[in-house]
Amino acid sequence: MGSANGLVSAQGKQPLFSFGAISDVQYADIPDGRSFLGVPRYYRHSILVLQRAVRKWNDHQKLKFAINLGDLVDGFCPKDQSLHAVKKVVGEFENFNGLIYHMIGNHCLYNLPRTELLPLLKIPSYDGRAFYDFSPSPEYRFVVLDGYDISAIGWPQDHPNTLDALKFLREKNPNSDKNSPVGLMDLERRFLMFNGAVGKEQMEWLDGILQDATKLNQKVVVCCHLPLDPGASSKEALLWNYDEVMDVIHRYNCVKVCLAGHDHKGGHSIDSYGVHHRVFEAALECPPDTDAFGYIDVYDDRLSLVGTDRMKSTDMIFNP
Ligand SMILES: Nc1ccn([C@@H]2O[C@H](COP(=O)(O)O)[C@@H](O)[C@H]2O)c(=O)n1
Ligand SMILES: O=P(O)(O)OC[C@H](O)CO
Repeated sequence: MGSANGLVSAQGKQPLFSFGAISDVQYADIPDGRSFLGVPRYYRHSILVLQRAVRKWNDHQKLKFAINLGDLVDGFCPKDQSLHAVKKVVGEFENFNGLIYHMIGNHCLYNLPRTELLPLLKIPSYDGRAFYDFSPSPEYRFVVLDGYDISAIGWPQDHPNTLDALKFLREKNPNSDKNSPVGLMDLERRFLMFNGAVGKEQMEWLDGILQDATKLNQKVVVCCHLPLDPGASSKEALLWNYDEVMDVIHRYNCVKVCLAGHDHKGGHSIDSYGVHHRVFEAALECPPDTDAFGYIDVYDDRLSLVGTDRMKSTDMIFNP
């Protein structure tokens, strides 16, 4: 486990670096509600969770950056308030004394098109795509995937990615409400409109990054709003082609941890190749005066998540 200030681990080693983490703030200036399954959602309180996270990250003083696993505003935000709400949440993140890396979630895309969203989130983009990588230290590479690359939400209606996604959903989900998993069996329950897929070009890009990281002897952390392992997530929350992405990842030995959001209850698994999957507990579902955020101490042999309150601390020790 990391120490209270993240400086020295139980093994007496200093982390290479540390970073803050939060997911699914899903802020909206609307009364509390519930998910489809009846789980309470606190749309106004979630921004207070974010404010407390930023305060704690700043107090820590040694965090190199912070990462937002997506869904910074909620789909129920009245559409005439979307821009204001996104700017308000981005503004709270920007009170952090360091770099923030955002990724997009389905709820962000319910509010704003990619053309407006990506510049606000400072996501480096070509052609509206929202995948990128960065290297906070020579030993590590972070890969941020765009899980809504092929998606029925967020692209213009006549965009080839929208058309591909709608065709895919017609083939995989016979329900008239494409967000309904009724009748879908087992892992097929992920074929829902609120999910998406990594497209061919992004897959090739990922392969190239992992080749390069292997050459440079870098360990890789893959981040995606949508979870990539059924052991860590509800079936309904998985990336449509999580299996294809994991096939690419498993061809290399450099990916040690995959981080995700979307499945609000959170989860942790270690897959059959020893890759850790940590899905973060949602800020949105924190009852008043409770929290869900954390920071991660990064070592050469592990990532140690030091969670606050509902975000469980997790030691992710790598396979040799
Ligand atoms: N088991 C489920 C989960 C969701 N839906 C549909 O998705 C919509 C969004 O779900 P939330 O959890 O964000 O409320 C919901 O309105 C349902 O249409 C579902 O059918 N079955
Ligand atoms: O964040 P939402 O509203 O898209 O909910 C996602 C579900 O929790 C996935 O099971």
